Amino acid sequence: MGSDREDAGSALADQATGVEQPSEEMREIFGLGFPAAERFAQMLVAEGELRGLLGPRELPRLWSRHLVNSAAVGPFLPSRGTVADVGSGAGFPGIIIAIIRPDLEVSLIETMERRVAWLSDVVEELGFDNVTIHRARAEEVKEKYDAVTARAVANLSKLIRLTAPMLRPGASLLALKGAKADDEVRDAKYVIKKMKLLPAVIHEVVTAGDDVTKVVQVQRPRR
Ligand SMILES: C[S@@+](CC[C@H](N)C(=O)[O-])C[C@H]1O[C@@H](n2cnc3c(N)ncnc32)[C@H](O)[C@@H]1O
Repeated sequence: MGSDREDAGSALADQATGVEQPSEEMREIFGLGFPAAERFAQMLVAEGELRGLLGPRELPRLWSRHLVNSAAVGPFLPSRGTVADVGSGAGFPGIIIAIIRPDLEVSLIETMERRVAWLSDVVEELGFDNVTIHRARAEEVKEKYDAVTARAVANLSKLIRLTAPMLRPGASLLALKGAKADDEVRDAKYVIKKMKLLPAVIHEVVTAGDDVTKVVQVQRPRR
């Protein structure tokens, strides 16, 4: 991949391996959690492709597109309590939340056995004591949480149907979305109303450099 910048704000890719290296700004985003984030990135580089978690095209943008993008939910997480990440896959954003907010209890909800095995390996390697992994479909989960997160699992309407039963009063669904966020919010108006949730709010978060990530927040009223 050489040393080209993939996009504004991404760090330089390593000349020999083509793997994106974190910039100073990215290190600061993770703060004290940076060594854990770096170890997670190393695991993904070593095994991600082999275990069917990431395509080779993702390595030159591993930090900007995946680790830093996932950290964009940070400002909207509850001040304490429990968070469920639905469809964690390779660990986004659930593992990143566990790294940046070790004070929260994080549940990773993933249906695919092979991905559950990967998540278990990550949790063991990083020594988390605040993470529980559930091999389940979101629709089977009976528990309620203070927040539910998801990235690249389903369109917003479907995601709301899947996760609304998991939201305590006052809790929010935080969905990491790309350029289609506005369209998805418009399409989800009916389901939001039907499920008696508050209107969606789109937060535009500047992550690293000029990269902007959209976090869609859909909250259950407090009472
Ligand atoms: C495209 S991957 C995205 C993974 C990760 N969130 C990310 O952004 O890299 C979607 C993941 O959601 C899981 N998934 C899909 N539907 C699900 C459901 N109803 N309940 C739990 N997991 C689900 C899939 O097994 C897969 O691992």
